[in-house]
Amino acid sequence: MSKLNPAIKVKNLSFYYGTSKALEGVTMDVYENQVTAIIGPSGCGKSTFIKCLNRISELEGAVKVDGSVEFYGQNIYSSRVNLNRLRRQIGMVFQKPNLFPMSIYDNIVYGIKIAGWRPRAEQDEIVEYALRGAAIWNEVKDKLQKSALGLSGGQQQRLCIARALAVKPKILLMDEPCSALDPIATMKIEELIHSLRNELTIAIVTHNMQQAARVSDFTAFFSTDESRIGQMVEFGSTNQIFGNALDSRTRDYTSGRFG
Ligand SMILES: Nc1ncnc2c1ncn2[C@@H]1O[C@H](COP(=O)(O)OP(=O)(O)OP(=O)(O)O)[C@@H](O)[C@H]1O
Repeated sequence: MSKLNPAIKVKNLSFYYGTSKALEGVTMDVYENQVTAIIGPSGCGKSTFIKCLNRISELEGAVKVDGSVEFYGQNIYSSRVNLNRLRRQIGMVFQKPNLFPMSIYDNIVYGIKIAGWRPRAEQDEIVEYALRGAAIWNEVKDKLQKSALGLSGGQQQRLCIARALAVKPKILLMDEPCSALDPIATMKIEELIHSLRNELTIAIVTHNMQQAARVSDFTAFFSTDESRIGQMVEFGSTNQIFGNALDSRTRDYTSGRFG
């Protein structure tokens, strides 16, 4: 295996919603061009954690973060960080497709327009690049001006991925991207995750352990302690976490005895 390069280094990260602590002392790396799955029982802070990786968590209101998150060596919590730029470089796809009530084409160009004006020909190129990257080009190329909301749930989710890809992120965060999809649409997204890994780095929250085992290279198991505060229990290669976990809590969870 070639040397692993951390795209993100999380150090001793704690997170509070108001005065309520949701995460305690998380330290782990997210490796470049690898898929990292975040698994664990409901309420252990998986979504909170990945939302900390591009500071989307701050949109939740009065929150507080301790510790640091380095993105290629730069602490994203430094006051000098440009949040728009950060969120372009670290894109996100949510549980439910969140498209705008606009055409397929306009949904894709929305993000690139915010980043600056581009000539129409260049926009067309980016739209095709993004839709091909999200493996949906063939299905929509003849109806780019039709409403995005007329697509199936699985197509809408791939369009959300295309919209994220249009601004050429280095990292894609995915928060349970398949939880609203049927098995066939889920399989397509999983194939897409597999192929996207060549171009970018992915961190995915999933409730589905088979999915984590199928799509990821590394897995982090999160749980809560007796005071219900989320923590990272174990991080390792997906093979090790599912086949030879060191912590009994990880073994109990991955074998279905808990959670
Ligand atoms: N906006 C919020 N305000 C206050 N508390 C929140 C907020 N969002 C999440 N929490 C709390 O933070 C803790 C972690 O929630 P989070 O959604 O990150 O967990 P999760 O592991 O992703 O859960 P699930 O698997 O059910 O989606 C929970 O106790 C939750 O109630």
